Amino acid sequence: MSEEIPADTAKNMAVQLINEDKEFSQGLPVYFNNCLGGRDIDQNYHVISVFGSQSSGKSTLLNLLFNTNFDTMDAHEKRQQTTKGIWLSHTQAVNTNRGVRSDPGSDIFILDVEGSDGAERGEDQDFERKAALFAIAVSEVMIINLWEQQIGLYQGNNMGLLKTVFEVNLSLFGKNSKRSDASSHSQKHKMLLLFVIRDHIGVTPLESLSSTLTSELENIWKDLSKPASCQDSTIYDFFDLKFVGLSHKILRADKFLEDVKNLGDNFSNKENNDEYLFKPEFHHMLPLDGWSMYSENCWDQIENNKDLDLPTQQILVARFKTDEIMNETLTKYFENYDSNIKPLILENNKDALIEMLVSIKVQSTGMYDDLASRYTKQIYLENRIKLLSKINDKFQETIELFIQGTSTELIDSLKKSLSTNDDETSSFNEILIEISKDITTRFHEFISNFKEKDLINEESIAELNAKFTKFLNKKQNELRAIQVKSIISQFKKNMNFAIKDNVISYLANPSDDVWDRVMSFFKRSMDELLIKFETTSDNSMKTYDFQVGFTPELNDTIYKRLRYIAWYLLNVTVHDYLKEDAVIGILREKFENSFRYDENDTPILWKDENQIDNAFKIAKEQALNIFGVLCIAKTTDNTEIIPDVRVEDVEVEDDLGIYHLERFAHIINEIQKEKILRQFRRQINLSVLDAKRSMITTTTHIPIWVYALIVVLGWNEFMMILRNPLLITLLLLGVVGAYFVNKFDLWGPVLNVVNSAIGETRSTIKDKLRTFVLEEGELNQSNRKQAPDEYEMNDFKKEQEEEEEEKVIDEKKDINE
Ligand SMILES: Nc1nc2c(ncn2[C@@H]2O[C@H](COP(=O)(O)OP(=O)(O)OP(=O)(O)O)[C@@H](O)[C@H]2O)c(=O)[nH]1
Repeated sequence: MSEEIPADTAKNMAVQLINEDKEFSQGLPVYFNNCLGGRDIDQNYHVISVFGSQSSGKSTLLNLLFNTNFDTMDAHEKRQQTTKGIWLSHTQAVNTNRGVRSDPGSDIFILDVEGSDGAERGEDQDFERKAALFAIAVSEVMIINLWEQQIGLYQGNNMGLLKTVFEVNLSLFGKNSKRSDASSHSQKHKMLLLFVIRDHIGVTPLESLSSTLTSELENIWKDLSKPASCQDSTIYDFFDLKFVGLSHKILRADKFLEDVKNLGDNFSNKENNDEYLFKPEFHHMLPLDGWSMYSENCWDQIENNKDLDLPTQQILVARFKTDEIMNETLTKYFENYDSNIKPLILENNKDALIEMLVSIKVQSTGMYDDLASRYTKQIYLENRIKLLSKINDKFQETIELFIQGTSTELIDSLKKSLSTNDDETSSFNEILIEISKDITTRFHEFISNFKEKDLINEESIAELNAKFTKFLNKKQNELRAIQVKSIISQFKKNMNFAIKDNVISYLANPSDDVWDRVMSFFKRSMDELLIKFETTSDNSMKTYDFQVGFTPELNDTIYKRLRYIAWYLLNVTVHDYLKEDAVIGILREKFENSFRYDENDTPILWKDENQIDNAFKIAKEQALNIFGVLCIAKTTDNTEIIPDVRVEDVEVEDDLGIYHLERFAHIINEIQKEKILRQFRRQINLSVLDAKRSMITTTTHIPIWVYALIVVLGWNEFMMILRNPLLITLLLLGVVGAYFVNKFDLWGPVLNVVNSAIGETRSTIKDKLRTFVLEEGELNQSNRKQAPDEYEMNDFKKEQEEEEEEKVIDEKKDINE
C-alpha cells in the first residue's frame, strides 16, 4: 500500500528504541536531531504506541497511516514475527482525505511494539508486560489492533493483553489518585485506547462491536484486583475509549485505504474537536528533549523492576533539565564575566557596570525562561530562584568589590576633610560626626543605584552597610586615637618646656620652700594646659572632656595619663638635675654666696680670723640646711610629695615606660649624701683656707726698720752713685729706657734680643773651645798613648758641655714661657 503515499514524501526511517535484549537505545538524541533537523519543537509533538497480536497488520497500518517505514511481514514467505522489541519512528506526514498532511507542529512519534502472544517468546510474558507499562508511561494514544473475528469470542491472548494494560496502568496511576503531592497533571492524566478492528467486513455494525468490546473491558476492569485507593474507580477514570473499523485490506483494498485516510483525518484535523484524537489531557507535557530522558528513565525503572513513579520521573526529568539549562545559562553569560567586569571596576565606572549587570541578568533569565519554563512549573520556578541566587551571588561579589573600593575612597577622604575643615566653632568630635554622616549618605546613595536596578538584594545591602559601618567606626577610632595622641604630645611638649625652664631655675637657687614653689608652679602649669578640656560634672567635680567623642571613663583615663606624663616629666627633670655634682655645685654656690659676699653682693674683706670663722659657720649651716631640703622633696608643712597618679591607673605602655613615681620624693640616698657632704666639706675648707691666706698676704709687709737699716748701710753706695756723673747718667738712661719699654710693653722683644745675644756668645765660645781641645788632642795622640784618666776627663768635659747646652735650652724655654 506504500504506493498510495506520494513519491515526494520521504519515508521516515525507524529506530529500534528497545531491542530484544531489553536494552534502551543510546542513539535517541541523535535520531531526534536527525529527524528534526535541529528544530526545537518543545511540547508540540505526540506519541502513539501500537499493541496487538503478532502479525495482526500493525506495522502495515502504521506505515500507511503515518508514512513510516516499519518492517512488515511478507505473507508469501512465512508467517512470523517481524517486529522485535520496540521501534520508534518519527513522522509529520499523516495520510488523510485531504492528502498527506504535514502540518507545522504536528510531529508524531510512533512506537511499534513487538506483537503479543508471539511464538518466539513462548510463555514469557515479562516483555509484554514491560512493553505495556512503558507504552502507557510515555504515549498519549495506544492503538490496540484486533481482528474482527476475535471480538466476542473469548480470546485469552487479547483479553490477557488488555488485562495487562489495565493492571500496569493502575500500578502507575492508581496509587497516585489520592496523593496530595503528585502533580495535578499526573492525577488527571488519561490515555486514549484506540481499538482498531481489522478486517471489519461490516456484517456486524461497529457500534455493536464497540459495545461488545466495551462490556468485555468493563468486565475485565471489574475483575482486576485494584489498589484500595481506586476500588470504586471505573475504566473511564483512566481511559478514553474509541473504536475504529478498517475494511479487509485484500478483499476491499479501496475501502481499506479510505478507512485509513478517515482515521488519518482524526489524527490531523484539529478543527474537528469531537473526533480529534490528540487531547491535551493525554499529553505528558514534557519538552521533547526531556521526553527522551524521561522515556529512558522509565524503561530503566521498568526493566529493573523498580516501582515506576511517573510524577517523580517527570519531576526528576524537569529537575535534571532545568539544572542543565541553568548551568548552560550560567556558562554562557558568566564565562567571560570576570574579564569583562574587571576593567569597569578598575575604572570605577558605576554606570557602565550597572548597565552591564542589568544586561547579563535580563539575558540570562530570558534564556532560562525560554528553555526551562516548558518543564514542571514548580521545578522550573525553583531553579529560577536558584539561578537568580547564583547570579546575585556573582553580582554581590562584584558589587561588594566595587563598593568596597568606593567606601575605602570615601573613608579615606574622611581624614582629608577633617584636616581641611576650618570650622573653629565645632569640636573635633562634632566635625568628625558631621563628615561621617555626609560620607554615609553618599554611600547609601551609591548602594541605592544598584538597588533601583534590582541588582542587589536586601541581605547584601545589610551586609554591605554593616561592613561600611564597621569600617567607618574603625577609621573614626583611628582618627580619634591620632587626635588623642596629638593632644598628649602637645601637652607633653608644653609641660616639658614649662618644667625645664622653671623648675630647674627654682632648684638651681633653692630656698627653704623650694618644693612648695615647685609644686605650686607644677599645678598651675597643668591647670593652664588642661583648662580648655575642663567640664563640670553633676556633683561639681572637675572632669575633663577631650572632645574626641570618648566616654567619661576614657576621658578620665586620658586625663590620668596626662597627669602621669606631667609627673613623669617633673620626676625626670628633678632627678636628672639633682645629681651629685649638681647638688655639690648648688651647695657650694649657696655657701660662697653667704661666705664671700655681703647682702649687697660685695666681696667681704676679711679683717681677722674670727670674722672668717663666724662667716664660715653661718654659710656652712645655710648650705647644709638647703642640702636637707634638696635630699627629700617635702613641702614646708613637712609633707612628703607623692605623685597623685599611679602607673596602674593609666596602664601606659608607651615610650614613657613604667616608672615608679612613688620614689619621686627620695632624691638623694644615704651613700650619695655622704659623698656629697665629703666633697662639699673639702671644697669649703679650701675656701676658708684661701680666705685666711688672703688675709695673711694683705697683712704681711716689710717692716719700717728694714728700710731704715738699708738707708743706714747703703748710704755710702747711694752717695757714690749720686756723686759720679757717669753712673748717674747711666742710671737715668736705664730708668728712662725701662720706663718706655714698660710703657709700650716691649719686655718680650727686649728679652728675646738679650737671650739671642747670650746664646750667640755662648755658642761662639763653645766652638772656640772645641777647636782648641781637638787640636791639642791630635798632637798628643801621635806621640804617646793616651792615659785612661784623660779619656775620662774628655768624657767629663763632654758631659759638662752637654749639661751646659741643656741648661741653655732650659733657660731659653723659661724665658719664652
Ligand atoms: N487480512 C489482512 N492482512 C493484513 C492486513 N494488514 C496486513 N496484513 C498482512 O498481515 C501480515 C503481517 O503484517 P505485519 O504488518 O507485518 O503485521 P505485524 O502485526 O506488524 O507483525 P509483527 O510485527 O510481526 O507482530 C502481512 O502479510 C500483511 O500483508 C489486513 O488488514 N488484513
